[in-house]
Amino acid sequence: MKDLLATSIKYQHGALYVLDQHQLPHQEQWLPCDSSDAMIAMIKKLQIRGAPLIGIGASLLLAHLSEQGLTADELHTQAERLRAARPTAVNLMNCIDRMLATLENEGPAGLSRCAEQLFEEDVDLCNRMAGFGAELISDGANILTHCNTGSLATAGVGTAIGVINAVKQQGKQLHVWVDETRPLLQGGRLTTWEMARLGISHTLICDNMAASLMAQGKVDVVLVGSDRIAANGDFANKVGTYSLAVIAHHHKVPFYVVAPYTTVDPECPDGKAIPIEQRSPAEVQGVSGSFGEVNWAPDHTPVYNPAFDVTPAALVTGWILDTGVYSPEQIAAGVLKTL
Ligand SMILES: CSC[C@H]1O[C@H](OP(=O)(O)O)[C@H](O)[C@@H]1O
Repeated sequence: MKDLLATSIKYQHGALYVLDQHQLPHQEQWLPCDSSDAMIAMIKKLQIRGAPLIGIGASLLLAHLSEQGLTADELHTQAERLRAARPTAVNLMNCIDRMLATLENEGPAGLSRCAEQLFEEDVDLCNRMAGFGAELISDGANILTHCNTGSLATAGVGTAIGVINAVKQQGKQLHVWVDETRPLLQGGRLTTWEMARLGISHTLICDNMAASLMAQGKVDVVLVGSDRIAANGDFANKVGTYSLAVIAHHHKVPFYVVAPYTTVDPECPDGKAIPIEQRSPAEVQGVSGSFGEVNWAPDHTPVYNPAFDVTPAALVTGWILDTGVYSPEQIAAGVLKTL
């Protein structure tokens, strides 16, 4: 497989490396990844994260194993294990299914090219979403975003953050309100890191501050990513997205979801059918990262920790995909089944 270099993953001189996002922003540490066990552990610990990126990471690892000489049966077994690493982001299943189809049709020798295509396709998809989305954003816009959806979640510039970067590239003035995104602080740790690298004006807020910002008229538009979009336009995204959508609807703030077609699941009829990952209580009882670990809740405090929630299509102003921007009417007419 040829060298493939991105912000948060790289395949170089025949070896795969993952930028450890658990250590960001204070430490930039590349981790070698040469086995399914290692990739699965990294995905579960969100050392590699983001719907598109986990699909690409798993595919690159599988291609690497094919170049290590695993048999078709051995590769099939590892593919199924990788496919089950996290349940919500459908990009993981879509990517692995494309790799499995290639394995079936071309044997192990076809996997490297398929993984390269998935990587390069995602870079292109990000650019397309960015172009369509930036056209919607006016000069001087105050944008609010949730979680992290940039080059730490994709092989390219990102989904919602890709749009934000394109707005800046077009020379428009903008400011970004960054939800810290409890419990794992993807916004506070990762989006702030990306905004600084991109030179984009931003302000970090706690998630519970978004409502009063909108009440003050300080948010012009909300842009979020997604982990799975159902056929009716309902979508799963980082927990806290649904409450943002409700608040935006109440305050008549436009609310857009930005995602590539690899995040669309036409076999999933609606949001109720999207599997939601439940995560460890420790993530809510305290916090951990490159700064160490602290627990503020009493030991054994019961916790509810869904990694995602579902936003109904009725609360969405538009779906910014790599093929264009879709209205609620187009979504209701079933366009997602035709992509
Ligand atoms: C473009 S990434 C989409 C999605 O992935 C993130 O989840 P996680 O950090 O748990 O991997 C978040 O929901 C992003 O919006």
